[in-house]
Amino acid sequence: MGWAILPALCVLWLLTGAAFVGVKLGILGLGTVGTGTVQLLLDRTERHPLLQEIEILRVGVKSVEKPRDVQLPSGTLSSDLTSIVTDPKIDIVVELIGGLEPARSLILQAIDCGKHVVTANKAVISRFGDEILNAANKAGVYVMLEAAVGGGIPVVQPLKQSLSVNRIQAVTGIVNGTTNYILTKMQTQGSSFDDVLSDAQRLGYAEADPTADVDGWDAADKISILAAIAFGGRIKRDEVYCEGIRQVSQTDITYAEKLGFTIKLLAIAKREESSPLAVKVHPTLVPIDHPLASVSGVYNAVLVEGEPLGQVMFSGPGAGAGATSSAVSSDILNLVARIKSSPFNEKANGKNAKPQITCLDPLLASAHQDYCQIAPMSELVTRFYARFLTKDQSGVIGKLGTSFGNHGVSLESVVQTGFQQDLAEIVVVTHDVKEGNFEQALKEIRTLEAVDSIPSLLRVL
Ligand SMILES: NC(=O)C1=CN([C@@H]2O[C@H](COP(=O)(O)OP(=O)(O)OC[C@H]3O[C@@H](n4cnc5c(N)ncnc54)[C@H](OP(=O)(O)O)[C@@H]3O)[C@@H](O)[C@H]2O)C=CC1
Ligand SMILES: N[C@@H](CC=O)C(=O)O
Ligand code: NA
Repeated sequence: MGWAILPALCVLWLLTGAAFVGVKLGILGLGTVGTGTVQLLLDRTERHPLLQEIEILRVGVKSVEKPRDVQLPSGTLSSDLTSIVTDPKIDIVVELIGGLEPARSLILQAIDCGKHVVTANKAVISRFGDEILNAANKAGVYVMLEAAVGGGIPVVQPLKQSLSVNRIQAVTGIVNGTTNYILTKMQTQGSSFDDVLSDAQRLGYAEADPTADVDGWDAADKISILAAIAFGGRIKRDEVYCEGIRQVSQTDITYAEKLGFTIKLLAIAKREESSPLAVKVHPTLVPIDHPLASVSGVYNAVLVEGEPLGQVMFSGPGAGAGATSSAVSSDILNLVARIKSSPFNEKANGKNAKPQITCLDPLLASAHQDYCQIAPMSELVTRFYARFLTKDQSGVIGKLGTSFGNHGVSLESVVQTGFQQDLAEIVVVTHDVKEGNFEQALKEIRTLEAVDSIPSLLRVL
């Protein structure tokens, strides 16, 4: 069996004559994910035996006095995070504090001190990935980030390794657990947005500032990271189009259902032949028979389309302590395995001797340097769902049709079922249309005397 190789490795280490004393971790953050990770690493029964090689040496927090759900030896906790990332005894820094600063500076300091880094922080990687990954390559260390996308779902490593020979055409994902949880509860239980958001916060799914979830920024961070890996070029985060779920109403959910769709916050990275990449996040009407339509609650899913493989979908819990700590710990274990199978640093001796990774594995490190060109939204082609409130007059539908027709927008369906006070409600689904043309048609429609307002505009997959 797989474990049989371990005694052989131990013999190898003994033969080198050096006394290896395990891999030492400095963990930054003991909140939802930090606590889950410490609990998992300490509860080793029936898990991989390499866990026994790990020692949690120090843990950095904001408040040392705060009561904790894990017991650690006294002196382990510290609020001096700089002293952790520069501690010569520490081999791997696990960054689980979140946010941009001090996370960015601490990661860079750790790399500068020759430490490998594991992080769950998509915000910092999507914005400062260039700086961080270049520094890591220069220092000969790894930055592992499986937990940063899709929580517990293995998706970063599979894209980097198992799917690396494929030409990727599209990556389409539900990558934010909080918003998928909110949309699912609104859909299945008719719950209110605010109540469900509090639930998601209580369950540890939401970011410290849940605006990042609700307004789509977290999903945009994640699709930037996935697109960079899938399409082999870095992504400028501020070029990613991002729309959240605040405008999704119970009315739209009901109309979508009647039309055979469910509403999901999708993160999409797609290349049409040799044109620039589309990278975007927006609420989307997904046909009920599409594989992503049935992904509900805190579950995430990432659908990858490539050549020659075709479609493959990864799905599982996308947030929460258990799922995320599984991804963080598997990155740690991956590094432990690599450290332990590396030759000892010949310059060190005695009890300070440590195995040293001498050459980075190109399937694990980030090799690409160039930026992907991102297509402007106005050039992209999609279907739209639009809900209009109009005066209850004859011929309104005809006027809408004419304005759409004037700009080359053809309609797949038009329904008028309801009224809001004395205004008629008309819902339109278009065929594929260039976003720029659709915008022009809307501009004309807004000038129509019969049109009161356009309460919602959503894209359709
Ligand atoms: N929650 C989830 O489901 C998932 C989270 N992530 C990512 O994991 C990371 C951590 O998230 P989560 O565990 O939910 O966050 P929490 O807010 O629960 O925990 C943050 C921890 O970091 C510590 N911390 C924060 N800022 C500082 C600082 N300036 N100095 C020292 N310590 C600090 C806090 O200390 P103290 O305890 O003293 O306040 C706390 O222990 C984030 O990057 C998040 O995006 C990724 C996937 C899923
Ligand atoms: N807030 C995030 C946590 C995981 O990345 C989410 O809800 O998905
Ligand atoms: Na993951």
